[in-house]
Amino acid sequence: MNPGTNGARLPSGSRSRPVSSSSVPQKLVSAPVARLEGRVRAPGDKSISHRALMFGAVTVGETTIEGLLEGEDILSSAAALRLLGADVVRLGDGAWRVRGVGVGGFREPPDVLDMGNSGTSARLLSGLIASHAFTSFMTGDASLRRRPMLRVIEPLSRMGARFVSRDGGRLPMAVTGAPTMMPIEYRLPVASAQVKSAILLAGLNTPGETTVIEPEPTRDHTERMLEGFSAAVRTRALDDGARAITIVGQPELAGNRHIVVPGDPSSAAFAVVAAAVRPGSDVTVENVGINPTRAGLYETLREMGAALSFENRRVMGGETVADLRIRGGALKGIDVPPDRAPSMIDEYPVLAVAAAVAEGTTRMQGVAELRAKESDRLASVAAGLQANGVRFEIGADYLHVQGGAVPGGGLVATHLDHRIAMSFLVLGLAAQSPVAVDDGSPINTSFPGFADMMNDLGAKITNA
Ligand SMILES: O=C(O)C1=C[C@@H](OP(=O)(O)O)[C@@H](O)[C@H](O)C1
Ligand SMILES: C=C(OP(=O)(O)O)C(=O)O
Repeated sequence: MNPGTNGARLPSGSRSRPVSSSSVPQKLVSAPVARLEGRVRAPGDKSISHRALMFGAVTVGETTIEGLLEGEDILSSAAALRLLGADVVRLGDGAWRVRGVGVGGFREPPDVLDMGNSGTSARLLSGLIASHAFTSFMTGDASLRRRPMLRVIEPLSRMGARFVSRDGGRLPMAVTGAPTMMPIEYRLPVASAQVKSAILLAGLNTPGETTVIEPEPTRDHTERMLEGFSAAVRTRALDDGARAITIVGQPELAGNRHIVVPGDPSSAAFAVVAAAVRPGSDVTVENVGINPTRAGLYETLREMGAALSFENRRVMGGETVADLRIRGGALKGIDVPPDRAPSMIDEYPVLAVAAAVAEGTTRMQGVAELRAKESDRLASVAAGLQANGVRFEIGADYLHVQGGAVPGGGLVATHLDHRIAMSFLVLGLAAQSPVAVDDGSPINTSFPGFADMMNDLGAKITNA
């Protein structure tokens, strides 16, 4: 059986998808290889794909999308938007069409909104439905049901929506929207593009101006794409270095847009790190988004000594993309500045793999937010390093990894976390003995075809 395609489910027509918790665990193993070589294309950007579907759904008219990521997280958003009344149709490979209902036009969903494994779906959709005067019920898989929702419940409640959740603000929860929302000015207590986006999306259907202040810049795809739909969004720098993003509530978004989704830098990261840690490798990942709010890993790898170049830079649908060429060689450990975290928040697990192979110690600081992802990523990474003979030191908000020769040979628990699965499969190709992961099925949430792509480059990832 081919591990890259097994388990990837594509939607047909308007059927809603089965819950992802029914996925069958799939043990995978990655064997050491000498070098990687070739040109590949990263799958569509997950953040941009969610937004393309959601913003298309609140537009009057037709949005067409090219290069949409067809991972399970995006299918969760698509299924929820259908339940809310949007017409979301897959036309072909990565080509989708959304006929929207207009701002404020959702209907009461006839079933529970199952967000599967996807925090982005849960939080952004909470913002979108908060301004609709009906009650929705939202849940997710065992991983998502552990993740914090108070961070959106709190600001959206201030705007007028009501929530009933499990203890500590966990899913499942019921959301009752307010027919007329109140605009707020809200300073983000954690650097989170999901929270920022939830508030801005609620603000879209709120009279007046809603402002989010972010102390550190987070990914700005929401702002860019809303502007592409002619929404009135302003960003200004504040004296203390923070930035304020203001949206003006409005009755309609301009329709009939065509969105081209660039490749996902967070997915490209796996091939890039894999090549970086195998001397003699020469890999190009084409068509990768290099928006500066996403590119922190690439800056970090360069500081570690990686031979990485951005070729053929161009602008695609408001986002800069490039072909990333990486040649393998020696890496050295560095201190990763904490203020870089938002621009590489999903890349720390695979950075830890590069750090395990590099010479010296890599210190990742100010990364407590990793504990709120699909798994507690600091703990999951630490356990995976431990199982494979890599030395490290862990604290509440830091991880220091001691690099060198990696014994490997371990079995890593992925805890329903796609990035833990993919990162440790990358470690296997640079270790002395194969590395196994107990369950690779979550990879389908963000990167169906991961194993095929890696194997095309020379990796040896197989079913165990
Ligand atoms: O807005 C987005 O699309 C995302 C924001 C980040 O989450 P946070 O906002 O919780 O940091 C990131 O980890 C996630 O993969 C996608
Ligand atoms: C954290 C992630 O996604 P989400 O929050 O959407 O589940 C991720 O993809 O690493």
